[in-house]
Amino acid sequence: MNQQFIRGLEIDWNKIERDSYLKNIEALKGVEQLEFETPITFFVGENGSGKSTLLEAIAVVYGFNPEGGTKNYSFSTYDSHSNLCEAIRLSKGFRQAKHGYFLRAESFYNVATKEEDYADAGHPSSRFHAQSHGESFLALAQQQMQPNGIYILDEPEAALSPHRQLTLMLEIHRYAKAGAQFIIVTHSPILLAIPEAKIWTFDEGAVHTCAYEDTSSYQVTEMFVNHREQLLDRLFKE
Ligand SMILES: Nc1ncnc2c1ncn2[C@@H]1O[C@H](COP(=O)(O)OP(=O)(O)OP(=O)(O)O)[C@@H](O)[C@H]1O
Repeated sequence: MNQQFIRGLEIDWNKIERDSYLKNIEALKGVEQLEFETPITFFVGENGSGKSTLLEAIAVVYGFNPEGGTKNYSFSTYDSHSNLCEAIRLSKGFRQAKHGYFLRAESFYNVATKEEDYADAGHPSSRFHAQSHGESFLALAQQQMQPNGIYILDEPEAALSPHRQLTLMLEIHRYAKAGAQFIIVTHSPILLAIPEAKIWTFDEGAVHTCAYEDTSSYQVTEMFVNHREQLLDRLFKE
């Protein structure tokens, strides 16, 4: 039985205007429904294939601020989220998430600033701006994760060294085992390797599941690491 907080989604494309750019995103426009059966779901695919658009819409429909944070964050520094949230219906599970966080690499700076504004004597600031980008990003992820929470993460690897990606991978795996749910957009072959995760790729013009070894994140990295000299020879000759 599907025990996830967000068990799946449906998109009613009739609710999106005919000339919306959303209808031109090749992989996305074919999505009518998706099911999230496992505690960890990954969205992968080429730049511009629609992963963040779908992730953001899921987060907004679930009640998160489009720029990220917990459900209590309500600031807005720019209004750029798409109308996809108006067409998505989430199928929610019978369990209630005790905690949640929408983490986006691209607006982390704004969220870190807001975290200082929201701090008070009872909830002192973690002063993320006083740490390096990677240190603060991992610290935030570690502070926020709890068993029975839901975490929507957009490219959480962006600021992280390979070492810290391994740390994040272990944390995600640990909390997923303890009952948390993660939906993650990533290009990281390290994070993608988390056992038992389900991977949806936005490549080849349709959103479909794929094996770890079939992701381009894995294939390009594997080719580069194992055949670096031949690859560079070929690329620089072209
Ligand atoms: N406001 C907008 N107007 C027109 N097109 C847009 C707008 N916002 C996003 N797009 C387009 O929608 C497409 C999907 O963007 P999205 O950010 O979802 O891609 P992505 O798969 O997350 O890419 P990346 O891996 O680079 O983060 C892109 O081609 C982008 O240019």
